[in-house]
Amino acid sequence: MPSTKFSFKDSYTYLNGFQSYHETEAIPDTLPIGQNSPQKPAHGLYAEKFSGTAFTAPRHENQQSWLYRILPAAAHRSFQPISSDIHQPQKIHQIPNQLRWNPFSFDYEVSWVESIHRVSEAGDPTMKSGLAIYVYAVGKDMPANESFYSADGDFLIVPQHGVLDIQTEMGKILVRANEICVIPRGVRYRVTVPDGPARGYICELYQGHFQLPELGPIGSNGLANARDFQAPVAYFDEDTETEWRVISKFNNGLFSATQFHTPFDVVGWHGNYYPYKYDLGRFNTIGSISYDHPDPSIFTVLTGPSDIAGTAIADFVIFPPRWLVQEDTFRPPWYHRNTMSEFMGLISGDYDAKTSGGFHPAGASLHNIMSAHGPDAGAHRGASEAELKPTKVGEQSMAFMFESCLMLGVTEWGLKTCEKLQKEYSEHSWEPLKSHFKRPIAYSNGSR
Ligand SMILES: O=C(O)Cc1cc(O)ccc1O
Ligand SMILES: [Fe+2]
Repeated sequence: MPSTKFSFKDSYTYLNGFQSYHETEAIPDTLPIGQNSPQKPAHGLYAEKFSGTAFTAPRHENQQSWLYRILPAAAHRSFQPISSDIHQPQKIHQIPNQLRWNPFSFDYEVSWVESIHRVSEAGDPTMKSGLAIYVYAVGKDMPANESFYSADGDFLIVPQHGVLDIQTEMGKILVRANEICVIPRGVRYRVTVPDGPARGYICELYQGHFQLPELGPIGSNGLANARDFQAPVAYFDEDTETEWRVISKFNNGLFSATQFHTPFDVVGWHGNYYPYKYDLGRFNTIGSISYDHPDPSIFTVLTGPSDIAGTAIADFVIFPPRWLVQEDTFRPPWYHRNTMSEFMGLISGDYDAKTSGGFHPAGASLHNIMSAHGPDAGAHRGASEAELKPTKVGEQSMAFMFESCLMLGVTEWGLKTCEKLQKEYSEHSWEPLKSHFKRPIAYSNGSR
């Protein structure tokens, strides 16, 4: 069971801060002083600019880093398309039904790249618009000399089981269940699974980058605090002989290029475009201490904004362990219909809106635009009759939601191939709800 409270350190070293400007060098005096591109960078390195936003993006949105490396990323042969059963265009189905999936299976046979199955999508990576949602189930380390990057978007990785040891160009990150990590567009990395099979979810943001949500009247601290986001320190290998493969995810297809040096040769870097991790156990959960159930936006960890203020392409929202104290209140989520789409997953434990079974760790649900949903009959019964004393919910559990303003389509894999879609989710959840309506006498049939 993952720890849902504060957390532990792992053996790697990190730099703390969200969107901070970091500097890190694995050998002293690697980074140039007072300039970015000297005629001869230190130690015989090459300088390389790595842009995560347009050069001309406004200063407060601009994201880039400078990498000082043994050989530039450009030193590779041409990319050739490679065929993949899963990384290819898929028919996308837009469905108004409430959908729910049984836990996705482990797969002991595949490494990272072939472990990533697209379940849901809206938009188009060629237009840098929208997002995709994947589940991964990985059983093996990536081959020794293989690296991967996505040109399509930023990967927000939400492990549900196991450990991912991720060597990136900018350093090493270890990420476990109940932690998340973001690998921005373009960062090359290699994933190994030191603790055996791993499984989880990914939201790929085709447009923009994840940000911390505004805090408004909450004030200057709370929810996910900036200092708890951790970027890797520079780490490099020296290898200018071995044959390496760089796999590119480009418009949801795969391409492979050969090069004769490691991609992990960055001796130092500085900037604000880098991969990072965050431990969900550090989330400062805020809620109602009087009455009523607040909107789940109060649990937003990261938001990937659209061009419309307050409206996300992807919000990443969690439902951590918390105290419920509201008086005269139906405490679970209300019944609702939403102009946003809600894709949910469960990392561990259970979820207070679903007590009749069916929403399990490693499973998922999708309530699309205006698809009506809410507590199932069991949860409704329990919550309407419960004594309203202070109660801790979600002890040892962690549910999450990717919430999007876009209509989320479901892939053939999600609908059929994975064989996890539940047949009677809606019938089981909401058909058993009974009417409790009692017509007041003054309004009895015939009198009005
Ligand atoms: O549908 C869900 O379970 C997610 C959700 C949770 C909540 O507390 C309020 C609204 C909402 O959509
Ligand atoms: Fe909802």
